[in-house]
Amino acid sequence: MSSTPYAGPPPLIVVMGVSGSGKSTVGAALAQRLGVPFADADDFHPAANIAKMHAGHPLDDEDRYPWLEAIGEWLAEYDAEGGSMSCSALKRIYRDQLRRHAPRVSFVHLDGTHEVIARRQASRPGHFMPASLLASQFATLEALEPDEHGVVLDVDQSVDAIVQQYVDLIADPR
Ligand SMILES: Nc1ncnc2c1ncn2[C@@H]1O[C@H](COP(=O)(O)OP(=O)(O)OP(=O)(O)O)[C@@H](O)[C@H]1O
Ligand SMILES: O=C(O)[C@H](O)[C@@H](O)[C@H](O)[C@H](O)CO
Repeated sequence: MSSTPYAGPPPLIVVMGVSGSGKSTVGAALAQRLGVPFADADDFHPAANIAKMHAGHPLDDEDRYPWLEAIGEWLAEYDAEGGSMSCSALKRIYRDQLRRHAPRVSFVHLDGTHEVIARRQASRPGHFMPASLLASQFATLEALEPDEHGVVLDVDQSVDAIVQQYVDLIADPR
């Protein structure tokens, strides 16, 4: 199992989805399996964004714009080397913004029901994101469109199974 599980250039992925869908957990696990660097978009938020969410207010497009620019710059920096970034990327325009920096980026949407994700959020007390914002995350979410490069994976399975499903998909893209 020492060889890389892909042919061609190292994958450059954004693991996307609503808060609590497992982006940080799966993004890091995928980075390890693919042998590429990992970064968490939560670490790119200006302090004002964190404070706003912590106070129970959803971010708007204006709040997200500079944050997405910073994430796009990271993707551009790791374009050749490959990388795994966990970032909500909820709207098509946000993904378009990231693609302007790194056109080959591929999205891995961690998809799940409100029920499953709310349960997971409830079991990680102390996170800055209040569970009350989950409804707004779902309301903002726009699914990947057919012309967008990416895959959708069901979160209601183990992290290992999600990683394996992704590796199988890139080995045998349909
Ligand atoms: N496939 C899984 N099975 C069981 N638990 C999981 C799975 N994926 C993630 N978790 C757990 O669910 C919780 C949320 O995961 P995580 O923090 O990775 O989500 P996130 O999408 O990065 O959230 P946020 O965007 O709010 O930071 C964590 O407690 C994590 O350990
Ligand atoms: O676009 C957004 O609203 C943000 O990315 C949020 O989703 C949080 O940063 C993150 O997911 C932490 O819970």
